[in-house]
Amino acid sequence: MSFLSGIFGGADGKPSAPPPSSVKIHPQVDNGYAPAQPGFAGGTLSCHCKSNPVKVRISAQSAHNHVCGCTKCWKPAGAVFSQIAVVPKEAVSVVANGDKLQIVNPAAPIQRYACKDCGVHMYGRIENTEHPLYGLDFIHTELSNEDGWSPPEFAAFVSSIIESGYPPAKMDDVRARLRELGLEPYDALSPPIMDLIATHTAKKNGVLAA
Ligand SMILES: N[C@@H](CCC(=O)N[C@@H](CSCO)C(=O)NCC(=O)O)C(=O)O
Ligand SMILES: [Zn+2]
Ligand SMILES: [Zn+2]
Repeated sequence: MSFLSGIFGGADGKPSAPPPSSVKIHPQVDNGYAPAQPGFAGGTLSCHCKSNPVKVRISAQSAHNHVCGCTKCWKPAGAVFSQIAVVPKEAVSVVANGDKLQIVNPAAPIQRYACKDCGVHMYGRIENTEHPLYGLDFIHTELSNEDGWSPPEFAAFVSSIIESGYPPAKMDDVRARLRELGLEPYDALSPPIMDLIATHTAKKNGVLAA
């Protein structure tokens, strides 16, 4: 993907890179990121294997793209955050070397299908039909060569990077850098997604307000 930023406008109106920083988040956002391309309708994700890569075709634009600090989502080597988005599960199909996929943790709410050889997570699926996000698969758009995916919109589970060994004393710097990159930091998912989840629970419990 190119790194022309949707949020950093130069004096001449052309996109420019964000100010450099020693705080690294993820290679797809550290130098800015491109806006979504209108009409973009998906692409093909490939794992990192040099031979016989797993390929997954996504036939939809991504939604709710975000960087995630949790310990469960796949991160490229050296990255502090993952970058992850959702698409309808019907838009996901394994098109090559699917025999190399295995579920990382069958007990987790999101069953992440990873390549046995390189460890890259190709998609995460929710099988529990009662789960608030059932029907959505989790994908890493950076695994595609196509430009046009929806850009990251926020940072989720920021405090969780401490669980992976990030120094707690540097969290103010991380949150400041995320804001500088236009990625509002949250310690759960974004407010609209948290509202969606709570609405689902209220409905299930019969207490949803009109
Ligand atoms: N502190 C924990 C948080 C893990 C967590 O709850 N992750 C979320 C978001 S992943 C996509 O943004 C989640 O829904 N997890 C469900 C699952 O992983 O199956 C940690 O860091 O581990
Ligand atoms: Zn692989
Ligand atoms: Zn996560």
